[in-house]
Amino acid sequence: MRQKETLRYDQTLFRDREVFEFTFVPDQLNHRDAQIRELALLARPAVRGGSPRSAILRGPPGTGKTTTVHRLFAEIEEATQRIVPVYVNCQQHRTPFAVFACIYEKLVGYAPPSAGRHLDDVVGSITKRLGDRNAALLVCLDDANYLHEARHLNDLLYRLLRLYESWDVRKAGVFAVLSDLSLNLAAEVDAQVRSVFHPTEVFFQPYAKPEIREILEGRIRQGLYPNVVSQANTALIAEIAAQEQDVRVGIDLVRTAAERAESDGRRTVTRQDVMAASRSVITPTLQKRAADLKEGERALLSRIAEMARDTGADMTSGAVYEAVQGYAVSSETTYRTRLKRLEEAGLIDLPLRTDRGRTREVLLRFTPEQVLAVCEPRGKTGAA
Ligand SMILES: Nc1ncnc2c1ncn2[C@@H]1O[C@H](COP(=O)(O)OP(=O)(O)OP(=O)(O)O)[C@@H](O)[C@H]1O
Repeated sequence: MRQKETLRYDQTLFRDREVFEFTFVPDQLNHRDAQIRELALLARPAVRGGSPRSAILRGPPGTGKTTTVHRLFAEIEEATQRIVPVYVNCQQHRTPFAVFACIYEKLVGYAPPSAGRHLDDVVGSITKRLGDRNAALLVCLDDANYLHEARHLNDLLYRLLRLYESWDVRKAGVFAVLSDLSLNLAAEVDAQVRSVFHPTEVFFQPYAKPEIREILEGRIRQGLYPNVVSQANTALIAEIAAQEQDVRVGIDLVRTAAERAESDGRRTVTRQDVMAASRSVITPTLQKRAADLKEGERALLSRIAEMARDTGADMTSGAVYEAVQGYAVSSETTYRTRLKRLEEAGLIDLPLRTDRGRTREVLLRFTPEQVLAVCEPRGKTGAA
């Protein structure tokens, strides 16, 4: 037994890789109690023979919307037969037929034959089974904006929410998940749908840094062997993810950094693993951050990227200053201000080098090539 454990540990840093898959639903879903409670209250009338109410779950990416629904649906399935919860990923299922096929599959156990099958037949089979079971339907439309963009949302909601009118079954409820903060679904649908679609808005705020750290610690405990990621590196990952306002970024970073250490045959994740992972994981963010920079700041960033690309070595802030003097900055004060600004924008890291007094290193959070691609060097135009 002992030998087997040692062998496993030698082969991999991962105790359980699934813990890093996005379909993984943690037992401990911390910080989302209020949302789960609110959604459970909306579903509850169906347990007593009424109709589940609808909701719009809204929040930026990586705020736990999907996971919260999965957790609630698992609890509903355990607790009652009177609600049939069905999760549908609308990025994959963008038509009413595709969505109803998911519902059919959940109820029947296999997908409906698509060839030659009319949507009304599928809906008919679904309502018959719901009627036989005397159960209500609760459908989660994750990423519902895809249905909206494909102009199918209205038709789908109409069929789902007015099921009860043409068939002798209880009503259905819809939980529509949206990461688009501005899309007003309730206003986009036709009057016929609006009269039956009164969703409660349930908000998911981005996690704060301590919350992200706690979630990451839980994930690391479950997915990796002990001591693979130090507390300091967990804190660094939490910090990067908090800047992204997306816990998923943190989870991806842990996995990517551990895979990097593993492929090098090491047993622990280093700070360099984290930084390398951070460079490979995030790019749309880089674009957005670079776009927000002022001209002079972008010129400095671009020069730092050129140096990193050309030297490939660690750079101190003093060495960078020497290289940019009179080029991207006119004075040391301007240089320090811009460097700080690049750090605040999450583009560089300025760790203190303990072996060299108060010297700071300048580390890019992205690859030099990525940075140069979005910065386009502008010569001396950035000089102060
Ligand atoms: N409170 C939490 N506890 C543990 N893990 C969490 C928590 N919240 C989110 N996660 C994890 O973070 C990742 C992203 O969460 P999720 O997919 O639920 O976010 P989302 O808001 O639906 O994002 P998107 O809008 O991009 O689909 C998942 O791996 C999920 O398991």
